[in-house]
Amino acid sequence: NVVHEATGTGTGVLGDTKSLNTYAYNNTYYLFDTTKPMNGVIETFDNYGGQYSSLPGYYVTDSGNTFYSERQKAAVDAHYYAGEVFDYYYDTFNRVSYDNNGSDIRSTVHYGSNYNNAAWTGNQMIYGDGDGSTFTYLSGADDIVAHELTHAVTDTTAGLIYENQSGALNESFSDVFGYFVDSEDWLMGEDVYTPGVSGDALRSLSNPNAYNQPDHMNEYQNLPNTEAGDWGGVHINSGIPNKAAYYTINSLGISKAQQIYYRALTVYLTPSSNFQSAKAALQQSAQDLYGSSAKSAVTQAWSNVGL
Ligand SMILES: O=C(O)[C@H](CCc1ccccc1)CC1(C(=O)N[C@@H](Cc2c[nH]c3ccccc23)C(=O)O)CCCC1
Ligand SMILES: [Ca+2]
Ligand SMILES: [Zn+2]
Repeated sequence: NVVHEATGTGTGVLGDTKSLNTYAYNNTYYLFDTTKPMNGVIETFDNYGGQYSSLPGYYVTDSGNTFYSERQKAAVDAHYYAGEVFDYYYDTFNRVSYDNNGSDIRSTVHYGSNYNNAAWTGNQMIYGDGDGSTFTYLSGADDIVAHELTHAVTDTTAGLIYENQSGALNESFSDVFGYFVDSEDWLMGEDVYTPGVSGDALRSLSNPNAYNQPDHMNEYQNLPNTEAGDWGGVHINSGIPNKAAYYTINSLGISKAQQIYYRALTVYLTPSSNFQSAKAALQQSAQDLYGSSAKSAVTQAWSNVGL
């Protein structure tokens, strides 16, 4: 049984055709991408809503290397976009996988039952199907895939504690790198959110208020550090650093902003960093990389949001 790399094709969640890095073994093809450096593989699973197994579930395979079925759409995009995010971090920052050590990137689709969410579990990505009204298959949005994989980057670098201000920063960095990967709009999750409604999204970096997020410190929501309180509102208060990122990107441009954000995340931020120390980390990163004019752009961005 010859074992070797192959190139397949698939239909994504939005009906688009894309080529896939697959692996041929025993006369079938696996969503198993071995083309990346340092032997890190990108592998995609289906756990059938947990009916037959917990995580990760079963490899997604196809005997013809043609992943065109309805059920395969979520896996096609989870696999393809994981590869796209790997390439983004490698090409932009020379980072090899989320831990810069070539770790395998594992995704499971069809997680749960009509599950309107996605997550980085600490070991892998999981994607729900959505209920078809609030969401469709969540792996169909490259900004969501980038958001989840950036949680893994954050966990292996700054380690921002997932509660209160450090948690809102954790959230914001995932949204901001989601923007850097999907920079055609300022929206998060728009490709899979409310499939029956066009133009809306889960969040907006340019206008957090549009989706009930604060965009200024005077709107900071003091919520309980409980699951019901979204751990102190990490998905709510992220609107404030998200808006600061919007201002920073508008004044410096994406190519400088992404290097400043990456340097802050990997060099200066720590698990307990709060908004004030994030401003300082970004100011310092801007100064280090591009000098005082870049630093003052960061200063202005954060003062616009009340910091
Ligand atoms: O990665 C994250 O921060 C979110 C992870 C949520 C989660 C946490 C712990 C266990 C399971 C799931 C998932 C995403 C998120 O922002 N979820 C928000 C918004 C949301 C999505 N689906 C929902 C359903 C109900 C309520 C809120 C939501 C949340 O969980 O708050 C990120 C991009 C898209 C989905
Ligand atoms: Ca987007
Ligand atoms: Zn998140």
